[in-house]
Amino acid sequence: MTHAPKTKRAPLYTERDRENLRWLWTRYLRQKAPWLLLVLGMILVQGLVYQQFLSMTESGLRVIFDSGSVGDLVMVCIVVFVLFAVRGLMSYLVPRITVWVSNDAVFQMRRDLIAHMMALDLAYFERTKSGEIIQRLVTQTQALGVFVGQGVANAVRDAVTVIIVSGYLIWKNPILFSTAVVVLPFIIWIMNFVSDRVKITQGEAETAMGEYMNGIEETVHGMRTVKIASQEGVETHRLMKGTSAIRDLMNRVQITQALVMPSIDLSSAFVYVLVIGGGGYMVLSPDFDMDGAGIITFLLGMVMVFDPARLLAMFFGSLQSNMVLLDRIRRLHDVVPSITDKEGAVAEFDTGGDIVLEDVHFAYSADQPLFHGLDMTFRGGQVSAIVGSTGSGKTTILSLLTRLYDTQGGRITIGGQPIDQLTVSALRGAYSVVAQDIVIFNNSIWENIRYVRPEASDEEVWQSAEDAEIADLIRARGAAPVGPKGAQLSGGQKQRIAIARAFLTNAPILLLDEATSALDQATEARIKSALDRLTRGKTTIVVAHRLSSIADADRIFVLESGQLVEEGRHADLLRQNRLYAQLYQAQKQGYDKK
Ligand SMILES: Nc1ncnc2c1ncn2[C@@H]1O[C@H](COP(=O)(O)OP(=O)(O)OP(=O)(O)O)[C@@H](O)[C@H]1O
Repeated sequence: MTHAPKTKRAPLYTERDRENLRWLWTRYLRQKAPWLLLVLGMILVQGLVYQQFLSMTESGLRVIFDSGSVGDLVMVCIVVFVLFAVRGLMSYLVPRITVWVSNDAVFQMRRDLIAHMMALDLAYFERTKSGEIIQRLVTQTQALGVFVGQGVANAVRDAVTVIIVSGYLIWKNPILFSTAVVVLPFIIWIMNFVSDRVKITQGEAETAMGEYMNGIEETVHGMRTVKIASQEGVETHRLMKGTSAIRDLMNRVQITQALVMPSIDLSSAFVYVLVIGGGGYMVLSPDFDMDGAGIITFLLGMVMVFDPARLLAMFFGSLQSNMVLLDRIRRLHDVVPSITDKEGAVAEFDTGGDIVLEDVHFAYSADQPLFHGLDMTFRGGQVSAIVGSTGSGKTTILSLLTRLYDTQGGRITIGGQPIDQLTVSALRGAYSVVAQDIVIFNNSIWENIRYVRPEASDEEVWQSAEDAEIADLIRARGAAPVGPKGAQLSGGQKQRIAIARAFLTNAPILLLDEATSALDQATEARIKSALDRLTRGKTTIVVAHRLSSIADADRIFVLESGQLVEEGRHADLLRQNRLYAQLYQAQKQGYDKK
């Protein structure tokens, strides 16, 4: 069980909380202000009904005690009934409106978060756990919506009841009422104590929940590895640890919140005793203008105040939890994407021009620089290959070309135009990419291919499938979905879907990152001739480990730890007898032995 350090304190209502509330109001609620005003009006009516009820009760009691007129008594009963019927109607209409307002706010909040998430840099997703993102988009927005729609509306109703009924009681008997106020400092102290604790623990609970969700995602996604490595026990333990941490934290939140009720019950008992004792004395004493009907009504009023006051106190406890949720949601909103269209970015450029890296600097993290002054030129319309040992930076070059990351120094140009002065969509639209990590959706193979160009005709999709040698599989499987993340397909089949997508996109620049690594040699040879057709007249950059597959490239670049160590044609590089020649010989021997 994790305990918050004793010194840690979360200040109540920080500047940030105020800003968050302002943000929530201006973005999602202000447009519904007329409806909220209507709700407020109805809540005021509800409060006034209570006040009128007290007043009518006092009159009714006097009728019984004093005049004894049955007719008057019936009249009082009818008015009381009508009053509560009005309150009942309001109790139906208020949640109808507030639930509609809050569900709409949740919808808009999710819509904004989804749009914002799409604009974020790839780097954000590589450092943020997916569980955290899911939590913000699913549970936190929902909980916040319920809080706004029901919690706040009920709290306003309770506050109005407390104010109106207390006002009435003060007007009736200020001395007696002031006895009730004696307990107020104690209640405020308890609420502060509880809110403070809840805020800290709720923050920890949300983090633990995010980690737990992430753990589930990782385990489910990696079930193949889990089973083969017989790690079910380890994974079970990991998830159980996550869920027991949540249990402990939620226990702490709820145990702390549970302090509220008994404290208020005790305070109310104290107040009732004071009111009965003090009020009774006032009735008995000739010095005060107080009768039996007055004291009974006063007690009734106190009962009517205490229940909403108690709920109001509970509300302040949950307010702190919801401040934490609001802050988490807002923080996702505050992440600023860096890879966006610059002002004046253009969409037109010479897609067939040379692609040039000039003095490029780049590091994924400050302590591990990868490129420091890399210069390369990929000739337009030619096939270039990048080779080098694993981790030398080959894939990173493709990521920089497509602006999945931005360079931290130097520049990259296509046809003389710096890529950061192009619109991101125009730049990315110029590439067909077959990447290492192929994303397959749980849909038919056909739909998976069409994903990259939904407007493509059926003939075009079939042609791409034929070119990538996957048409037979489409015919065999029909419209059957391929399982989550393409779980029902082999590595080679997934790769052929990716290649078919590249055929279908048919963009002017082709980036192939280990595009045929998962294929057997016969299939690779068949696809190679189709790929050759595809690359004709296009600028093609191939990343390959299997050097035999790029031997006929127009230019080969050899990378070593982020540095360009050799470049030239296959035959020239072999003649130079340096790193490339060594790698090639090593691979050749490996194949010859097989
Ligand atoms: N998203 C990332 N965040 C942090 N570091 C990364 C990230 N992607 C790659 N790296 C690191 O950057 C270096 C270059 O990686 P890159 O994927 O470009 O190599 P590669 O030459 O394509 O390797 P391989 O042949 O194994 O695919 C490696 O040291 C890798 O660990």
